[in-house]
Amino acid sequence: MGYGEKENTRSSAANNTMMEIEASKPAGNGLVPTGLSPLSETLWREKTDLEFVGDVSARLTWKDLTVMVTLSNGEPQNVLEGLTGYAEPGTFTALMGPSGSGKSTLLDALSSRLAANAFLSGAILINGRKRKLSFGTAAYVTQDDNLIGTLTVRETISYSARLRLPDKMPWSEKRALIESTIIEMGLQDCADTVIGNWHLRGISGGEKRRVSIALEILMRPRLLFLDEPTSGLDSASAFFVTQTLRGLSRDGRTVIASIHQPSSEVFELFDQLYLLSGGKTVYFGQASEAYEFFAQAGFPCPALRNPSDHFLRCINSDFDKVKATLKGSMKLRFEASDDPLEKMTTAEAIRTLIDYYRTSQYCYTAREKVEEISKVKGTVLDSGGSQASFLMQSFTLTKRSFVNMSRDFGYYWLRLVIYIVVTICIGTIYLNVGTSYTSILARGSCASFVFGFVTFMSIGGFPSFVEDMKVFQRERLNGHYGVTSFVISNTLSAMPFLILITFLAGTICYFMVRLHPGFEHYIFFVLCLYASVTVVESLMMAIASVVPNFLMGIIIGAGIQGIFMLVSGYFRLPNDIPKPVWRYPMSYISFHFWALQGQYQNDLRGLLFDSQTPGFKIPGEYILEKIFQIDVHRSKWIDLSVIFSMIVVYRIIFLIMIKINEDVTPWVRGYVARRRMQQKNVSQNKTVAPDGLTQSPSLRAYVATGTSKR
Ligand SMILES: Nc1ncnc2c1ncn2[C@@H]1O[C@H](COP(=O)(O)OP(=O)(O)OP(=O)(O)O)[C@@H](O)[C@H]1O
Repeated sequence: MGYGEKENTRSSAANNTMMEIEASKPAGNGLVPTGLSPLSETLWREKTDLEFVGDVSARLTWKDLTVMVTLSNGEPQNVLEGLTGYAEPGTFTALMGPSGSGKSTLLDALSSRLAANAFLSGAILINGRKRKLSFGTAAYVTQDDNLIGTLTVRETISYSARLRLPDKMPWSEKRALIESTIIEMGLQDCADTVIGNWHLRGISGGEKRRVSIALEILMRPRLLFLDEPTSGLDSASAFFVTQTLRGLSRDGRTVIASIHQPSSEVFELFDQLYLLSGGKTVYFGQASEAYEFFAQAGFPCPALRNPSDHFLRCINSDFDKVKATLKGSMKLRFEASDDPLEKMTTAEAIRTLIDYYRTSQYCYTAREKVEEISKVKGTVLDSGGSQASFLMQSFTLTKRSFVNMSRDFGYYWLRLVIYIVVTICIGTIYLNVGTSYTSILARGSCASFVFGFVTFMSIGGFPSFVEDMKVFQRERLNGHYGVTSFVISNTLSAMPFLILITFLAGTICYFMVRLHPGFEHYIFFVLCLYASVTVVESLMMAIASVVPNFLMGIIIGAGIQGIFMLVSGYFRLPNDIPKPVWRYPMSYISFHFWALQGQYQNDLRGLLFDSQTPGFKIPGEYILEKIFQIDVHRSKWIDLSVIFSMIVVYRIIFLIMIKINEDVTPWVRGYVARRRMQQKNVSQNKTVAPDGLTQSPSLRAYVATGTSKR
């Protein structure tokens, strides 16, 4: 399998874009990590499959870019309209605009992450070429900092380095790269502090942002997208982050970030400014010239006002609503002011600015520059995702997950305590259950409680697992590793904890209740408990892949287990369970059913119980067959192996669900959305192309006659 064909992420979005990745040759510009030995540098270049003969910089252009989304009622809506711009290596481009103006959508479009219901038209070129962008080629820092709370900053970056850097690169060199990244992001002071989670005080919000950025710049991506990297930071942290991004761009990278309400110091750090309002370009050009542009358009920035505040004030139509609300009380002030914005609505100001920009020298220059850059063609770049082997990825993920589980009190330790407490309670209630006539029912209910409720408690790990899934999704989208490595690592890392919990709890219960004596019976009981708890974990994992919300996940998981318990053969005897649906197939799908079948045999077979007739003993086999309606011809070990195979099945379901979510669902949703839009447009006598965009009238006949041809 070639480097580019690795199990790299392809998100929903990739299906909708026409993007191509590409790089031109020539001149090293900081994309190869600095400080590597000649061997490592050669390895790096070999593994990345790039021709580092020279320039590997990314020149990004977008021309007449339009993004249309279909809303839930089937209505199409333009989110971006005819945007044209470019981003060059060595520059830092800031996207600014009011909330909802389309900044994130533009970043998503450029990085091939558009939602499935979004359709893109126009041309996005990297180094003059079109091709589908696979994740990992460009790094994307999202708004949320999904990090593992129990790891320190240094550990977080180290694990990420091991997950992605080539196996053959010596550790000393990986460490040098990690340390240089820590220094680059100014994280030295908090390098050994934990990130922090709900019960662990960790680094600040600004530091978390910097860690998220550090993780993406570790591989020295040629293109770096950031969605609001400074949101929620104080002015000093925002300045630091922006300064760092500017520094990164100076290494030859192309950096594009959306920024909300920057301070004047931060604004001065931008090279290029892309101002958006309602999905349209208000201004694109050098940030330093925006002041002049607004003045020329008739909206000069008043003295003593922060220019970026002024620009956003001019293009935020929400001010119209604010003005309308305040109209009565603020009337005098509005009338007395010389500010043009007080004499017209913001909607009018936006229209004026957009029209002015379209006919201005700025727009003309931008279009000329886009044409010029687009003409320079380079070689096609492969994905820049992980360069580590599958084994290295699986090993590193297992280790990282194990460390996290061992440090997070809420993951397994809390459950261990609860399990011990609950099993001591069970042991006390069924203490030395014996072989009296009433113990028959007691043994049955004890097994039912252990395999019903005690395994049910495993659901408590779901919130921690949802957090893991968030980290997984972020890393997966950036091409850090594949789904299979994640599933293997999660299974292996959880194993020691589950063994510890179930063996401790099982041992307490077994010896206090004094279930069937004998080592084989003891081992079966704890193995059955282990298998059942692991099935619940695997089931919850499969649920998390479909329902990422932890409250919904817990409710669904609890509901499924409740149904499983009902058909386990305890609450209704197996032969009495209604045959269609509940007996076949539900009881056979329920792991509780197999656990009880196995444990009843394990506990009762070979024992003699008192009867109500003095001197007459009831053999365990009779009870199994006649009272509990157990199939005594099937070995209890077969029951156990069915539970173990359920673990494998649920893990495979998890893997398939993720693959479906990534590959099939977006395609289906996109297809359905396109169909709905086509139907809507046909009914309105308009024609829509397969990419969802209205085409020229000459094509109307095609759709009207039912053909899908463009
Ligand atoms: N997939 C989608 N489906 C429906 N509407 C969408 C979709 N993507 C974006 N939009 C809409 O497009 C508009 C622009 O959204 P976007 O998130 O790009 O804005 P933004 O400028 O990044 O906002 P903010 O600064 O608040 O994050 C919003 O009104 C949003 O609701």
